[in-house]
Amino acid sequence: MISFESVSKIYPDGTHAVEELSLEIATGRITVFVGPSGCGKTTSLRMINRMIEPTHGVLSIDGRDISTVDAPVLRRGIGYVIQNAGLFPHRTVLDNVATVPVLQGRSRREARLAAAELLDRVGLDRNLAKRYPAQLSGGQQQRVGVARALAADPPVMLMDEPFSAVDPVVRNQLQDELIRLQADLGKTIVFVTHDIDEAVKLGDRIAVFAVGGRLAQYAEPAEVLSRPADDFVADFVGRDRGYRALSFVTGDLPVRPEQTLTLGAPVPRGAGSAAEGISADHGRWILVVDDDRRPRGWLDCAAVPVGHPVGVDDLVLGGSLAAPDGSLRRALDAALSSPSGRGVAVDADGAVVGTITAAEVLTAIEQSRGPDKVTT
Ligand SMILES: Nc1ncnc2c1ncn2[C@@H]1O[C@H](COP(=O)(O)OP(=O)(O)OP(=O)(O)O)[C@@H](O)[C@H]1O
Repeated sequence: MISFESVSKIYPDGTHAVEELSLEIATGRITVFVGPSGCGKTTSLRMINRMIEPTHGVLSIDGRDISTVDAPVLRRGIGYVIQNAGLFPHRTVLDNVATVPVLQGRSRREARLAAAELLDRVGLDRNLAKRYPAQLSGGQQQRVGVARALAADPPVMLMDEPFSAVDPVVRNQLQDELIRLQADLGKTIVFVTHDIDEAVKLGDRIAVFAVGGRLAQYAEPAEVLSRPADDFVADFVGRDRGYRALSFVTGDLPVRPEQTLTLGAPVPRGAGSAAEGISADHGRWILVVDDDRRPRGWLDCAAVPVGHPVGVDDLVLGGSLAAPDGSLRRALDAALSSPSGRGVAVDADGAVVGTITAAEVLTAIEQSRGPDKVTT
């Protein structure tokens, strides 16, 4: 556990960057520091590895006051990842990752072997190992940055806006991979971002900082969204927090059985759905599945003749064809982004269970609100 006890940082010019910060960071979890620019997130993060010394207060790791530990010794157990990766420009990808283990006394050969494995782990093609950082995309550089921080196998990882400089699609992938890595490795990760969506997605707990280095709220993401501690947090979290909070609300989705057509089969006469609550426009779409009943796409029956063998090129992919994780936000999104107006629910093997319309998800949302309802 990392513990801040009444920690303050006043810079020599008098700036109060962090004010009396007290918080405990759980081992093996992802804790996110989030807040607007200049509110002391980076300063707080860097006090954990003593890149910045506190003015007052005590910071300890597993009960040991870190001011009593030599900074280089302390840093051996703490990986550090920053925006734009901060890679050594004149070293290859592989040597960037192998640097710290070599400094720690491992042979170059051994360190390079371990580095190659780490590249796999962070989803980087080994063919890139001999390139230099400038020959990589921003997302690839960030992956190298993460691999490099993991190379010394530190129990703690500090990550300062590591994904801010990449485009939203790559950013999403990097976030997913971090969650996957964390599930595998169980590191204690402290992650700084100014993006509340990123904080909510990654954090087991999130600390919302206000200007002046004040900790405004420290709680699980669902609680920050549903019960902001004060007006500052409510404002920072934003207007559509009610919708975002749906990510954490799961409910029994009343899915309806859906008629399906197997890929390659001829389109039958009268295909489509005439079920209650489905408009004629939506009813002309039929769900096409593969031999294992996994959804492949939607077929517009009005666009193909009866008897036509359905092929992949005939299909329209809706955002609905993702495995639902049970969150009502995913279900609503699936229904809204499907050409048929129906989101597809699948089982653990990815086979179709049934479908649900946006109106039905809204009913499920209403039912799930109960006394703990999300205020907007
Ligand atoms: N070396 C320094 N000397 C004086 N003031 C500093 C120094 N470093 C940071 N500050 C100030 O301390 C405050 C907190 O900065 P910090 O970088 O910790 O914030 P942050 O929340 O990480 O911001 P950002 O999201 O913009 O990186 C800011 O007002 C900043 O200007």
